[in-house]
Amino acid sequence: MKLWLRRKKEQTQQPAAAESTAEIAAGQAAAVEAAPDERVLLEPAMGREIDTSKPMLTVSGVERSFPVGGQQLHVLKGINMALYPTQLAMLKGRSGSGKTTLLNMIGGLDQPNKGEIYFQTHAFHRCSDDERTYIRRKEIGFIFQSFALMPLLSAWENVELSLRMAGVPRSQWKARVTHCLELVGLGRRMHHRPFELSGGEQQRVAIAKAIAHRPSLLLADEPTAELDSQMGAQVMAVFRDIIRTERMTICMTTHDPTIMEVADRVFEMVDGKFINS
Ligand SMILES: Nc1ncnc2c1ncn2[C@@H]1O[C@H](COP(=O)(O)OP(=O)(O)OP(=O)(O)O)[C@@H](O)[C@H]1O
Repeated sequence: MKLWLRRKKEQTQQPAAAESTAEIAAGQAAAVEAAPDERVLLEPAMGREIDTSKPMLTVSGVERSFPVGGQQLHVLKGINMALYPTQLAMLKGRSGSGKTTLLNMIGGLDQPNKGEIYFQTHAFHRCSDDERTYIRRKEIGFIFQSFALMPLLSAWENVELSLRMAGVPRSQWKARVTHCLELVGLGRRMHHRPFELSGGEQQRVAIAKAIAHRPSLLLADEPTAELDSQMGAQVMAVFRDIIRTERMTICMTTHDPTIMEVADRVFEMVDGKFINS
Protein backbone atom coordinates (compact mmCIF):
# COMPACT_ATOMS: atom_id res chain seq x y z
CA MET A 1 0.00 0.00 0.00
CA LYS A 2 1.33 3.40 -0.89
CA LEU A 3 2.29 5.74 1.92
CA TRP A 4 -0.09 8.49 0.83
CA LEU A 5 -2.95 6.05 0.97
CA ARG A 6 -1.96 4.92 4.42
CA ARG A 7 -1.89 8.55 5.62
CA LYS A 8 -5.34 9.07 4.14
CA LYS A 9 -6.52 6.00 5.98
CA GLU A 10 -5.18 7.24 9.29
CA GLN A 11 -7.27 10.35 8.95
CA THR A 12 -10.49 8.53 8.17
CA GLN A 13 -10.40 5.28 10.11
CA GLN A 14 -13.27 4.95 12.53
CA PRO A 15 -12.08 2.45 15.17
CA ALA A 16 -8.99 4.48 16.04
CA ALA A 17 -5.67 2.83 15.34
CA ALA A 18 -3.90 2.49 18.68
CA GLU A 19 -0.55 3.43 17.20
CA SER A 20 -0.46 4.70 13.68
CA THR A 21 1.46 2.86 11.00
CA ALA A 22 3.49 6.00 10.43
CA GLU A 23 4.61 5.98 14.07
CA ILE A 24 5.64 2.37 13.83
CA ALA A 25 7.32 3.01 10.52
CA ALA A 26 9.28 5.92 11.90
CA GLY A 27 10.54 3.73 14.69
CA GLN A 28 9.54 6.42 17.13
CA ALA A 29 12.67 8.47 17.26
CA ALA A 30 11.78 9.77 20.67
CA ALA A 31 11.43 6.29 22.12
CA VAL A 32 12.54 5.97 25.69
CA GLU A 33 13.52 2.83 27.52
CA ALA A 34 10.58 0.96 28.95
CA ALA A 35 10.03 1.10 32.68
CA PRO A 36 11.83 -1.73 34.53
CA ASP A 37 8.58 -3.52 35.36
CA GLU A 38 7.72 -3.73 31.66
CA ARG A 39 11.01 -5.34 30.72
CA VAL A 40 11.04 -8.70 29.11
CA LEU A 41 13.89 -11.10 28.67
CA LEU A 42 14.18 -12.65 25.24
CA GLU A 43 13.70 -16.39 25.51
CA PRO A 44 15.73 -18.53 23.12
CA ALA A 45 13.70 -19.29 19.97
CA MET A 46 14.72 -22.92 19.92
CA GLY A 47 13.39 -23.35 23.48
CA ARG A 48 9.91 -22.18 22.48
CA GLU A 49 7.20 -24.77 22.88
CA ILE A 50 5.21 -24.50 19.66
CA ASP A 51 2.28 -26.64 18.65
CA THR A 52 2.10 -26.18 14.89
CA SER A 53 -1.23 -28.01 14.66
CA LYS A 54 -3.18 -25.23 16.40
CA PRO A 55 -3.73 -21.83 14.79
CA MET A 56 -1.95 -18.88 16.35
CA LEU A 57 -4.41 -16.49 14.73
CA THR A 58 -8.02 -16.94 13.65
CA VAL A 59 -10.17 -14.50 11.73
CA SER A 60 -13.92 -15.26 11.64
CA GLY A 61 -16.58 -13.41 9.69
CA VAL A 62 -14.59 -10.17 9.66
CA GLU A 63 -16.16 -7.16 7.96
CA ARG A 64 -14.78 -3.65 7.68
CA SER A 65 -16.30 -0.63 6.05
CA PHE A 66 -15.30 3.01 5.94
CA PRO A 67 -17.49 6.09 5.66
CA VAL A 68 -16.71 7.76 2.33
CA GLY A 69 -18.71 10.69 0.97
CA GLY A 70 -21.67 10.04 3.27
CA GLN A 71 -21.83 6.35 2.33
CA GLN A 72 -20.29 3.17 3.69
CA LEU A 73 -17.55 1.62 1.56
CA HIS A 74 -17.57 -2.12 2.32
CA VAL A 75 -13.96 -3.24 2.02
CA LEU A 76 -13.86 -6.58 3.87
CA LYS A 77 -17.00 -8.64 3.40
CA GLY A 78 -16.72 -11.69 5.63
CA ILE A 79 -13.15 -12.92 5.94
CA ASN A 80 -12.32 -16.29 7.52
CA MET A 81 -8.75 -17.46 7.87
CA ALA A 82 -6.31 -19.16 10.20
CA LEU A 83 -2.56 -18.81 10.51
CA TYR A 84 -0.52 -21.64 11.98
CA PRO A 85 2.79 -21.31 13.80
CA THR A 86 5.88 -21.26 11.54
CA GLN A 87 3.73 -20.82 8.42
CA LEU A 88 4.62 -18.50 5.52
CA ALA A 89 1.23 -17.20 4.39
CA MET A 90 0.63 -14.75 1.54
CA LEU A 91 -2.30 -12.51 0.70
CA LYS A 92 -2.69 -11.87 -3.00
CA GLY A 93 -5.23 -9.80 -4.86
CA ARG A 94 -5.66 -6.80 -7.09
CA SER A 95 -4.90 -3.32 -5.89
CA GLY A 96 -7.75 -2.14 -3.71
CA SER A 97 -9.07 -5.63 -2.93
CA GLY A 98 -8.53 -5.14 0.82
CA LYS A 99 -5.21 -6.88 1.61
CA THR A 100 -3.69 -4.06 3.64
CA THR A 101 -6.95 -3.44 5.45
CA LEU A 102 -6.90 -7.08 6.56
CA LEU A 103 -3.20 -6.98 7.47
CA ASN A 104 -3.91 -3.96 9.69
CA MET A 105 -6.62 -5.94 11.53
CA ILE A 106 -4.40 -9.00 11.98
CA GLY A 107 -1.71 -6.75 13.42
CA GLY A 108 -4.11 -5.05 15.80
CA LEU A 109 -3.70 -1.65 14.14
CA ASP A 110 -7.40 -1.50 13.35
CA GLN A 111 -10.54 -3.33 14.45
CA PRO A 112 -13.38 -4.93 12.47
CA ASN A 113 -16.94 -3.58 12.40
CA LYS A 114 -18.11 -7.16 12.65
CA GLY A 115 -16.52 -10.55 13.31
CA GLU A 116 -13.78 -11.87 15.55
CA ILE A 117 -9.99 -11.93 15.51
CA TYR A 118 -8.12 -14.04 18.02
CA PHE A 119 -4.37 -13.63 18.18
CA GLN A 120 -3.13 -16.39 20.47
CA THR A 121 -5.39 -15.97 23.49
CA HIS A 122 -6.13 -12.30 22.82
CA ALA A 123 -9.51 -11.24 21.42
CA PHE A 124 -8.27 -8.37 19.24
CA HIS A 125 -11.83 -7.40 18.27
CA ARG A 126 -12.60 -6.65 21.94
CA CYS A 127 -9.24 -5.29 23.14
CA SER A 128 -8.81 -1.59 23.88
CA ASP A 129 -6.30 0.43 21.88
CA ASP A 130 -3.83 0.29 24.76
CA GLU A 131 -4.14 -3.48 25.10
CA ARG A 132 -3.56 -4.00 21.39
CA THR A 133 -0.57 -1.65 21.42
CA TYR A 134 0.94 -3.58 24.33
CA ILE A 135 0.41 -6.97 22.66
CA ARG A 136 1.70 -5.66 19.34
CA ARG A 137 4.92 -4.32 20.80
CA LYS A 138 5.70 -7.64 22.43
CA GLU A 139 4.39 -10.14 19.91
CA ILE A 140 4.17 -8.66 16.41
CA GLY A 141 6.74 -7.28 13.99
CA PHE A 142 5.94 -5.11 10.94
CA ILE A 143 7.78 -4.67 7.66
CA PHE A 144 6.70 -2.13 5.07
CA GLN A 145 7.34 -1.71 1.38
CA SER A 146 9.29 1.48 2.00
CA PHE A 147 11.77 0.07 4.55
CA ALA A 148 10.87 2.55 7.32
CA LEU A 149 14.39 3.01 8.67
CA MET A 150 15.64 5.96 10.65
CA PRO A 151 17.90 7.66 8.05
CA LEU A 152 20.51 9.03 10.44
CA LEU A 153 20.97 5.82 12.40
CA SER A 154 23.24 2.96 11.35
CA ALA A 155 21.86 -0.52 10.66
CA TRP A 156 23.00 -1.48 14.15
CA GLU A 157 21.30 1.51 15.81
CA ASN A 158 18.09 0.95 13.86
CA VAL A 159 17.83 -2.61 15.16
CA GLU A 160 18.85 -1.58 18.67
CA LEU A 161 16.05 0.99 18.72
CA SER A 162 13.47 -1.73 18.34
CA LEU A 163 14.88 -3.64 21.35
CA ARG A 164 14.83 -0.44 23.37
CA MET A 165 11.17 0.12 22.45
CA ALA A 166 10.20 -3.44 23.35
CA GLY A 167 11.73 -3.02 26.81
CA VAL A 168 14.45 -5.62 26.32
CA PRO A 169 17.23 -5.11 28.91
CA ARG A 170 20.31 -3.33 27.61
CA SER A 171 22.50 -6.30 28.55
CA GLN A 172 20.85 -8.35 25.76
CA TRP A 173 21.10 -5.78 22.99
CA LYS A 174 24.59 -6.49 21.67
CA ALA A 175 24.11 -10.22 21.18
CA ARG A 176 20.62 -9.87 19.74
CA VAL A 177 21.46 -7.03 17.31
CA THR A 178 24.51 -8.96 16.07
CA HIS A 179 22.47 -12.14 15.68
CA CYS A 180 19.64 -10.44 13.76
CA LEU A 181 21.94 -8.58 11.38
CA GLU A 182 23.94 -11.75 10.72
CA LEU A 183 20.73 -13.70 10.15
CA VAL A 184 19.74 -11.30 7.36
CA GLY A 185 23.23 -11.47 5.86
CA LEU A 186 24.43 -8.03 6.95
CA GLY A 187 27.18 -9.00 9.38
CA ARG A 188 29.60 -6.86 7.37
CA ARG A 189 27.32 -3.86 6.97
CA MET A 190 26.31 -3.26 10.58
CA HIS A 191 27.61 0.28 10.82
CA HIS A 192 26.35 1.52 7.46
CA ARG A 193 23.55 4.04 7.42
CA PRO A 194 20.54 3.44 5.13
CA PHE A 195 21.80 5.68 2.30
CA GLU A 196 25.02 3.65 2.24
CA LEU A 197 23.08 0.43 1.59
CA SER A 198 21.31 -1.00 -1.48
CA GLY A 199 17.51 -1.32 -1.55
CA GLY A 200 17.71 -5.04 -0.77
CA GLU A 201 20.12 -4.41 2.10
CA GLN A 202 17.87 -1.70 3.51
CA GLN A 203 14.93 -4.08 3.41
CA ARG A 204 17.01 -6.67 5.24
CA VAL A 205 17.83 -4.11 7.96
CA ALA A 206 14.09 -3.48 8.23
CA ILE A 207 13.56 -7.22 8.64
CA ALA A 208 16.25 -7.44 11.34
CA LYS A 209 14.58 -4.52 13.09
CA ALA A 210 11.15 -6.15 12.91
CA ILE A 211 12.29 -9.49 14.36
CA ALA A 212 14.73 -8.16 16.99
CA HIS A 213 12.27 -8.31 19.89
CA ARG A 214 11.44 -11.88 18.82
CA PRO A 215 7.77 -11.48 17.93
CA SER A 216 5.79 -14.62 17.21
CA LEU A 217 4.11 -13.04 14.16
CA LEU A 218 5.78 -11.02 11.42
CA LEU A 219 3.55 -9.00 9.07
CA ALA A 220 4.91 -7.60 5.83
CA ASP A 221 3.07 -5.33 3.40
CA GLU A 222 4.53 -5.87 -0.07
CA PRO A 223 8.07 -6.28 1.27
CA THR A 224 9.54 -7.02 -2.17
CA ALA A 225 7.61 -4.47 -4.22
CA GLU A 226 10.50 -2.02 -4.55
CA LEU A 227 13.16 -4.67 -5.16
CA ASP A 228 14.36 -6.33 -8.34
CA SER A 229 13.71 -10.06 -8.67
CA GLN A 230 17.13 -11.09 -7.34
CA MET A 231 16.82 -8.93 -4.24
CA GLY A 232 13.22 -10.08 -3.79
CA ALA A 233 14.41 -13.69 -3.83
CA GLN A 234 17.05 -12.85 -1.20
CA VAL A 235 14.38 -11.39 1.05
CA MET A 236 12.28 -14.52 0.68
CA ALA A 237 15.29 -16.70 1.55
CA VAL A 238 15.76 -14.59 4.68
CA PHE A 239 12.08 -15.12 5.57
CA ARG A 240 12.54 -18.87 5.26
CA ASP A 241 15.61 -18.73 7.55
CA ILE A 242 13.67 -16.69 10.09
CA ILE A 243 10.87 -19.24 10.17
CA ARG A 244 13.34 -22.10 10.58
CA THR A 245 15.62 -20.59 13.20
CA GLU A 246 13.40 -18.09 15.02
CA ARG A 247 10.19 -20.15 14.80
CA MET A 248 8.10 -17.17 13.70
CA THR A 249 4.97 -17.05 11.55
CA ILE A 250 5.00 -14.70 8.57
CA CYS A 251 2.02 -13.21 6.77
CA MET A 252 2.72 -10.92 3.82
CA THR A 253 1.00 -9.32 0.87
CA THR A 254 2.38 -9.56 -2.64
CA HIS A 255 1.46 -9.14 -6.30
CA ASP A 256 4.40 -11.19 -7.54
CA PRO A 257 3.56 -14.74 -8.75
CA THR A 258 7.19 -15.94 -8.50
CA ILE A 259 7.29 -14.90 -4.83
CA MET A 260 4.06 -16.82 -4.18
CA GLU A 261 5.76 -20.07 -5.16
CA VAL A 262 7.57 -20.18 -1.81
CA ALA A 263 4.40 -19.73 0.28
CA ASP A 264 2.99 -22.47 2.49
CA ARG A 265 -0.45 -20.96 1.99
CA VAL A 266 -1.83 -18.35 -0.41
CA PHE A 267 -5.09 -16.53 0.32
CA GLU A 268 -6.54 -14.91 -2.76
CA MET A 269 -8.69 -11.87 -2.14
CA VAL A 270 -11.24 -10.61 -4.63
CA ASP A 271 -13.35 -7.62 -3.71
CA GLY A 272 -13.07 -8.09 0.06
CA LYS A 273 -13.49 -11.89 0.16
CA PHE A 274 -11.25 -14.91 -0.20
CA ILE A 275 -12.03 -17.03 -3.22
CA ASN A 276 -9.92 -20.10 -2.41
CA SER A 277 -10.60 -20.91 1.22
N1 LIG B 1 -9.49 4.49 6.05
C1 LIG B 1 -10.06 4.34 4.87
N2 LIG B 1 -11.01 5.17 4.47
C2 LIG B 1 -11.62 5.02 3.27
N3 LIG B 1 -11.32 4.05 2.39
C3 LIG B 1 -10.36 3.18 2.75
C4 LIG B 1 -9.68 3.27 3.99
N4 LIG B 1 -8.80 2.25 4.05
C5 LIG B 1 -8.92 1.58 2.90
N5 LIG B 1 -9.85 2.13 2.12
C6 LIG B 1 -10.25 1.66 0.79
O1 LIG B 1 -10.39 0.25 0.88
C7 LIG B 1 -10.00 -0.36 -0.35
C8 LIG B 1 -8.95 -1.44 -0.05
O2 LIG B 1 -7.73 -0.82 0.34
P1 LIG B 1 -6.45 -1.68 0.70
O3 LIG B 1 -5.33 -0.72 0.94
O4 LIG B 1 -6.78 -2.63 1.79
O5 LIG B 1 -6.20 -2.49 -0.64
P2 LIG B 1 -4.98 -3.38 -1.08
O6 LIG B 1 -5.53 -4.66 -1.56
O7 LIG B 1 -3.97 -3.45 0.03
O8 LIG B 1 -4.39 -2.54 -2.28
P3 LIG B 1 -2.87 -2.36 -2.79
O9 LIG B 1 -2.46 -3.68 -3.38
O10 LIG B 1 -2.97 -1.26 -3.81
O11 LIG B 1 -2.04 -1.95 -1.61
C9 LIG B 1 -9.50 0.76 -1.23
O12 LIG B 1 -10.52 1.12 -2.14
C10 LIG B 1 -9.21 1.89 -0.27
O13 LIG B 1 -9.35 3.16 -0.86
